[in-house]
Amino acid sequence: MSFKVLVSDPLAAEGIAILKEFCDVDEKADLSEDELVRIIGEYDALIVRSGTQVTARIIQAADRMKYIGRAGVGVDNIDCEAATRKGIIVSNAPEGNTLAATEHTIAMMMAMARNIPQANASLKKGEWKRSKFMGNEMNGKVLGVVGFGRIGREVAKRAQALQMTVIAYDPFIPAEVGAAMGVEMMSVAELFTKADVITVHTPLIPSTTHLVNKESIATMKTGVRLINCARGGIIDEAALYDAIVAGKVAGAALDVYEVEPPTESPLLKLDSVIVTPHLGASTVEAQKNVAISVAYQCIDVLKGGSAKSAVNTPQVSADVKAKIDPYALLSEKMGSLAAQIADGAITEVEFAYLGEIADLKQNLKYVTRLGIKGMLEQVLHEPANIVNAEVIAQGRGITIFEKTSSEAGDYKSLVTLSYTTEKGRESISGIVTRAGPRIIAIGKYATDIVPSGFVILADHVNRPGVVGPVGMILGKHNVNISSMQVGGRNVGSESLMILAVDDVVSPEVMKEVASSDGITAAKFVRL
Ligand SMILES: NC(=O)c1ccc[n+]([C@@H]2O[C@H](COP(=O)([O-])OP(=O)(O)OC[C@H]3O[C@@H](n4cnc5c(N)ncnc54)[C@H](O)[C@@H]3O)[C@@H](O)[C@H]2O)c1
Ligand SMILES: O=C(O)[C@H](O)COP(=O)(O)O
Repeated sequence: MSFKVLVSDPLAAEGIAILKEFCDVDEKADLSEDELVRIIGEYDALIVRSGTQVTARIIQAADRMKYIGRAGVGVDNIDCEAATRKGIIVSNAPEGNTLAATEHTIAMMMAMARNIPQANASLKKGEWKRSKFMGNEMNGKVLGVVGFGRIGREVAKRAQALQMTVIAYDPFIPAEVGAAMGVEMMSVAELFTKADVITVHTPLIPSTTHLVNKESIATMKTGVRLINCARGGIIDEAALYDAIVAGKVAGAALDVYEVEPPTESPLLKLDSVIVTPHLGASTVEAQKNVAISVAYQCIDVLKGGSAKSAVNTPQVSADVKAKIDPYALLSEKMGSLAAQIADGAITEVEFAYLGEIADLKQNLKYVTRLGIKGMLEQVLHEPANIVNAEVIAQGRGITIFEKTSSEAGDYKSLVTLSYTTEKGRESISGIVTRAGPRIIAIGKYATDIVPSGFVILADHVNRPGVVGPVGMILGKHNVNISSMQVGGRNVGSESLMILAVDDVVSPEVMKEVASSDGITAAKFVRL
């Protein structure tokens, strides 16, 4: 069966061509939410730009969907939480349109400074009003950049080439990054008081919504100019309108709006406001870049892989992928084992990464997520995957902890998964050897289990005559034992028998094993 992809906003032909080599592609723009809800169930992937609102309703109906691709940066038109709950990977193309948006910002700044749109319209009307369109030079002016990410930094470089002094605010970027570029980083309050022109380049998130508002505009220089080529809503449009009418703000250059299209906005009626219809990313080059990027990511996901710019799965840096993959497998198997041997519902899980593995830091989130996935797969009907495992676990009241330490005792690296049920806390430990992952401890017992295939774990009293009858029972039922370990220290002590078997063992046979003399509990697990 071939995969079906819906492209619901205009996507560059280069991206469509790549998709068509691997899937059936339908290009259908301007669909309503109802239309999308009706047809979305047929598709394995959806590719959008900012035009399609991918709502929870649409996602809910997307039963085959594995991937939603955003051919651009902002994923605010996609209900990522709903996609995550449904296990759908969402990714974007974060770098493809950086320069397009940067150049648009500089173009808007210069156009605003020299009244180019207004002068253009006037001359085309047959007027010749040279004195009406007196402008300002940007040379020597102070540009305040709010949000010093990809676009903010590129804007800064170009403004410096125009001989502007650039200052910036970004709470997540160290001051040294700015200093290395000759940009002074400061608080947003200070930036607002110092800048002649302010340009915003943040995502629209709670901390940036109406970051530029009535109160902050009041602290700015009279005659300040504002630019928004990022997201509508970072600047409070009502406050901007009032401040322009009051003469506090000299002008604004807007590419994005609180409501798009902004046909009802009074800002469109003001001469000193210049506008474009969300064109920041609209260059041939940028559209080609983002289309190619999401097309390849889409194919990677449909082939069962991951998306390199996924926004709702933990990211693993390319340089550690080969190292981390065996630990991810180990974690998945340990999670699966924990769910199969736990007595009662698991309420808490802790993943402890000890020794060298602890150095992999944020990459470990991926290992943890797979551990949770392994655990949930044993108890859920709905599919758990790398995307939704954590939210499903949280929804089931499972608290997840991660711990790292450089100390791993006799091992270079050791992973311990501890889980809590109403009966108490138990743990499973594993390592990665040259031959692959091994489970080296279950609770108090030392083990050496290759985590794959079928295993019987039988708690028993370590005394003569216990192991043999278990072998007899399995033999009687045609179950072949491929390997066996018994972990117990002294005669008469509690011990764990680990039997790797070639086939699934039925519950009836397991009951027989469990009631065999000396066996106190027995579980069949699939790893
Ligand atoms: N107009 C367009 O067509 C167009 C095109 C591309 C991107 N964009 C938008 O431009 C914006 C920037 O894109 P980017 O690629 O540079 O993103 P980015 O993630 O590289 O940069 C965003 C920066 O904002 C910073 N930030 C987050 N919260 C902040 C806060 N409260 N105060 C100050 N800074 C904060 C982050 O630390 C980050 O450095 C996004 O909103 C994106 O959607 C618009
Ligand atoms: O976030 C983005 O990438 C921009 O807003 C561009 O949006 P577009 O792809 O719809 O032009």
